[in-house]
Amino acid sequence: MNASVIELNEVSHVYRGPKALDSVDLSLRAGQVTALLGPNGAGKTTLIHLLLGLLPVQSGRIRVLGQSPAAAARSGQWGAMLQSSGVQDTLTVSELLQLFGSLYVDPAPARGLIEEAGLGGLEHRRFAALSGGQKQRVLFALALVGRPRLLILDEPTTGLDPVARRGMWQAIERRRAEGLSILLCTHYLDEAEILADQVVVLNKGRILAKGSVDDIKARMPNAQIQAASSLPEARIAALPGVQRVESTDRRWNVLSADASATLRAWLSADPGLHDLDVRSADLETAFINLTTTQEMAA
Ligand SMILES: Nc1ncnc2c1ncn2[C@@H]1O[C@H](COP(=O)(O)OP(=O)(O)OP(=O)(O)O)[C@@H](O)[C@H]1O
Repeated sequence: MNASVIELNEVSHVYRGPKALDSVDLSLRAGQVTALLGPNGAGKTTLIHLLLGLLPVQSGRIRVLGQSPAAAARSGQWGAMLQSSGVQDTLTVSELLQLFGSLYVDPAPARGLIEEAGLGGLEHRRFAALSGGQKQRVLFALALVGRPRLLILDEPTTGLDPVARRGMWQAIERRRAEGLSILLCTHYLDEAEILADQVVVLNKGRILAKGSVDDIKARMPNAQIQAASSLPEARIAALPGVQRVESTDRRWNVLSADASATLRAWLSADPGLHDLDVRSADLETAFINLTTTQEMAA
């Protein structure tokens, strides 16, 4: 059950100039949702294209479902929803499902997929005449036609309205509950926080952090403290646990790895501290802190 469905060892990739991927080691466990997060240009698409055999492996080793990417692609055991679809857009939703289904020995029934992807009533609409969000849902259904063991989703909810987005999340959760392994590439941190068993943060071709959402948060500031204080920035930055200080309109915004220690020291240095607000840092805050800290160190 916990076997790896994807293994990368020391994988690097260069187009021109700096490495798009730099010594990436990664293991994705079966039956889990792994979220791949990273800012623009982090290397997420490059990594996905390597997994799917769309780019040649230049250095390092990649196994997808225990095989080379090319062999895994031939076996038809994964389904992928990519950002650029390349589907024949003069065909209707039903025709596309039929066409993709014809590539597999035992395709999933189109009716169930239409229902799962919320495409009821659109079966006879040409792909070109669908809205952006409806197209996304068709691509999701097409990725599932071959009853894949591994599903790769590249920004699946981009362009979806909030209701459709929640529908997609539910579909992903149902599929995971059935044992499907899912690699979810997303810019939406709330999506990773809700869906992912494992989170991998990529930046400038390198893995910055990996672990459960809780692991990532535990390594990151545990609290965001806002308060009005007469202390100068340098004094606040030097308080115990403080990782980052920003000034907002009237208050300081502080990320801390140890909120109690920060607050005790801050109050004793400035008994006049007021307008206090302490909240736990969410994944988005942790992520911004991680990626910008690395940029500052670079
Ligand atoms: N075909 C290409 N030729 C040259 N450089 C490329 C090519 N594709 C990607 N790159 C570069 O490789 C790096 C990683 O790009 P990649 O598309 O993998 O990032 P990404 O994380 O998917 O970004 P985004 O979130 O914007 O889609 C970037 O610096 C990008 O400019």
